[in-house]
Amino acid sequence: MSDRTPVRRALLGVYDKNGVEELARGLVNAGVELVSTGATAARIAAAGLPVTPVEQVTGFPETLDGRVKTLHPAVHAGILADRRRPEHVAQLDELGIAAFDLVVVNLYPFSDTVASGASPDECIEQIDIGGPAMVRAAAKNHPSVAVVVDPGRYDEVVEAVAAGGFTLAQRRELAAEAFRHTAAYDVAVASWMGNVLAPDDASGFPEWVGGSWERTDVLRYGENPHQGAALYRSGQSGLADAEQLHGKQMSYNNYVDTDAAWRAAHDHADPCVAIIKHANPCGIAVGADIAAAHRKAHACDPVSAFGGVIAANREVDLTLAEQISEVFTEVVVAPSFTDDALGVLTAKKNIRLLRMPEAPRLSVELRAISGGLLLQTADRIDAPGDDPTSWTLAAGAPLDAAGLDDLVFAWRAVRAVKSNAILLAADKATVGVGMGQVNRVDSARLAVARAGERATGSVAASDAFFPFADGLQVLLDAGVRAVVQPGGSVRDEEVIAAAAAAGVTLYLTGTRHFAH
Ligand SMILES: NC(=O)c1ncn([C@@H]2O[C@H](COP(=O)(O)O)[C@@H](O)[C@H]2O)c1NC=O
Repeated sequence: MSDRTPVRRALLGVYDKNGVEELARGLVNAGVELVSTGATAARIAAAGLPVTPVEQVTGFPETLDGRVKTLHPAVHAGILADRRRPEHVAQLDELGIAAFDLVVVNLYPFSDTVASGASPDECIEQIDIGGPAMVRAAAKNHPSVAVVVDPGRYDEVVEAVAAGGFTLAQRRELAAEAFRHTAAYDVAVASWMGNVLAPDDASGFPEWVGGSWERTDVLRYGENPHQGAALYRSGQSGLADAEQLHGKQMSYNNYVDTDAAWRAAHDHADPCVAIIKHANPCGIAVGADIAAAHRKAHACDPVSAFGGVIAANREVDLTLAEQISEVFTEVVVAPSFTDDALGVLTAKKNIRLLRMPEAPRLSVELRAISGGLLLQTADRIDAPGDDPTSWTLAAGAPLDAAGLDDLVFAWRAVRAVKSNAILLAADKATVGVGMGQVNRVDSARLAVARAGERATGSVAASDAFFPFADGLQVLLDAGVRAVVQPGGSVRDEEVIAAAAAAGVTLYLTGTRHFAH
């Protein structure tokens, strides 16, 4: 037996009026009686279609500048009567209220109004009250009523009505979508109230954080094959919105590494390439052009670059595409690709190509911990201590312009490395990276070992202060010519003395860039 419920009477009240005439025409052609709010009704009537204004149903004029239109028992009892219960049907009869079988509503554009920089009063006026009330009522009563909040579904609606109504499964799906819609709407309103209208204290962090993420993909697996995983997008522009131009589906680890690569490549203004494995760089470099940057980045650690993720902060051209095609690469993310570059790269079946025109602009970072969530302002590379003119020369002679450029590159690159991070660079390219060790001496040893002969004459950056002189001593013994580090250790004097004794330039930034 079919569980379709016929649609005889529909209530339409939409802010976004795109497609509403076509919807109304389809419904009228299927014999559906339409009831509608002010401007929606005017639009339908102007298309020459029969429509009953909601005022005629409520017996009450739209009032208070539209703040009260549909908030009336004749509307809400018509939506909320459970037609499976004879007593509900009888009560509607007694009251002379006709039931609705279909409710089509979309809400005032609150978030767009906030984003436009409108005044608090204008934003408040765009908090829809009657719309969510109808949507929630219809979604609750989905055994009897179908609710539609997405104009993209209008064709489906006309089809379902012509087929004899919506199935229970369809009404359940529409109800779930409707509650997601009002929940996300309320999160936006509550967040704005907490953050903008009534910030609770001087901490800058809201007392409550609500989230709204939409699933855009179910991934093959998570970090490991026995883990399930899916991708959700927040609605704010970022890597989750990148356009995949080619290749297999992105994996969980691909997303993590690509996010790290994308950020690392955008920490430099000149053409830059970052090659990432396990969220750590195996090479970052800037060059005269993007292909040159890649050659230098790849040369840092060609062994580790195998199977890496590559981010470029400029368009991928033919030369770069040819270079990349020689190395097994999981993902390439870039603002764009030339046609001939795409021709070369798409010849590789498995390489994933992502187009991401925008640079990262994260302002807050969230991290889940068991039972909670940590929020912090994003670590940017624009702190006062990131400006080399603010650095303190603590030991040795000031660097010449080229040497200082290298040291600034190393400082900007080291924040892409998981702590404890030591990074050696020459000619604005990493030559040795020591990452993720639980003491700074081992990170220094790793960076020096990876650099090999290239350590001599290179410059070094440390993401945080040297707690003892031992880590720095590893770099001095390897022949680095300059070091930049935050400073701030209780043993700074010991550390500075070691650099001075070796005749090596040491700058202090006063800013730290831990990455865990
Ligand atoms: N006040 C009410 O009773 C009310 N009922 C419906 N609305 C909204 O008014 C809009 C439709 O109105 P119109 O057809 O006049 O453009 C829809 O976005 C709907 O969600 C209302 N507006 C705000 O709360």
